[in-house]
Amino acid sequence: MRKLKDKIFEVGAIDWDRTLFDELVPLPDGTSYNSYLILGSEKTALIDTVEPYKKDIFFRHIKEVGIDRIDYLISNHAEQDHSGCIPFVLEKYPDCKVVTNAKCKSFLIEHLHIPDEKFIEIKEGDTISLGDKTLEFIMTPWVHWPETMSTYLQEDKILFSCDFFGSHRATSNLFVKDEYKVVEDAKRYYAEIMMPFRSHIKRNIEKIEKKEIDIIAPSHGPVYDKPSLIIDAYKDWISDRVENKVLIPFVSMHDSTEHLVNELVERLMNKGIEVIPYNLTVTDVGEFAMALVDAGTIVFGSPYVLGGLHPQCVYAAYLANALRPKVKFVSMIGSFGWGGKGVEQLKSLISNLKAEWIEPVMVKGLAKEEDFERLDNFVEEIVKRHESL
Ligand SMILES: Cc1cc2nc3c(=O)[nH]c(=O)nc-3n(C[C@H](O)[C@H](O)[C@H](O)COP(=O)(O)O)c2cc1C
Repeated sequence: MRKLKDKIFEVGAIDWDRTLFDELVPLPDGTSYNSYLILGSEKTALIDTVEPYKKDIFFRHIKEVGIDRIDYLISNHAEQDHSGCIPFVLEKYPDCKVVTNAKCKSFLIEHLHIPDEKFIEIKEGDTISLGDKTLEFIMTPWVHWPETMSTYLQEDKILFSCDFFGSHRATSNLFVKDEYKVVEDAKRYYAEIMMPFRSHIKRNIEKIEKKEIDIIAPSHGPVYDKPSLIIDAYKDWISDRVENKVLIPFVSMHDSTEHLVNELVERLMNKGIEVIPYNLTVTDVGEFAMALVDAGTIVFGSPYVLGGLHPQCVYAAYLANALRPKVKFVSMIGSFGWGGKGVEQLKSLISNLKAEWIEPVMVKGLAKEEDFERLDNFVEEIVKRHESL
């Protein structure tokens, strides 16, 4: 159990060993499921819970606080890493009520089979009194799901923001210690699950900024005692600004595409453009997602395989399309033996991206002198377009 402030405790669980989230994103540094217990003069409230497989340590932490009742369980978000232990809390504390909005309530009924009579339904701006402490509910949809909300503890000026502003890291430090590291973690987290919802995030930030906030306590990763650190970082990520940076997610079976990629990397570097190649057979997709947050250009690299793109490139294109980064330019380079429809396939895979298309450089077999001339022109085109950034 970790003390956040007088009468406010973090009772969740640190997951030191978890290596994958959503069966999709690698967790190089583990994660935590934060749950907060607030002791008011009259009532006690718990904000969110933990992954069900962490229930023993969660209940141990609650016991360490030394309470004999929980009156309200605030559910900010129905996803199981936060809601999964609600049924166990209700079993242990039968008088406890689950406090949440109508949409989250319906999700919890569907996902966890929590009975209707266990809920107190609230809406935007409603409050619940714990005696000397007051909880106010702020709807913050799409950070992460449509039902997600934040809870503001008025007297202590703490925003319990759930996934909003969260980061994946297992650490015993309750508060941010290494600012650079936490912002990097949070950027990766934003990229993986929030990036497609930039306009919603903008509205949510405007909403929470109307409150005076001393502390932001998210449901994953460290607590911010300097809220501007993460709010300013989010404002930059959701802005239209992109960097003079080119990402090259690529795959190559017999090195012909890789040779072209290496030549492209050298040429872009010589022009002073930041460039990051991602060999898709070994790439951590979280790293790629994070770089998408502010990249100016993506150049996909793929050979033709069975008439189209290599499946690893299909995956990268699908992912980039789903994450909807604010990238401004997109293209492709690669090698082929006789012909195929890889370029057309790529175009159809990235239809969500509002990016200008740059004419690709596809070469037959291993690149020759005239192919490198085309590559030079390709680089000039990128340089020219990046001047407008
Ligand atoms: C399994 C397999 C399927 C292929 N299918 C095609 C194809 O449909 N069209 C084509 O033009 N080349 C095809 N090729 C040839 C490769 O695209 C060509 O050898 C290319 O130069 C490989 O580039 P890389 O060295 O970057 O992997 C295929 C090669 C392999 C191994």
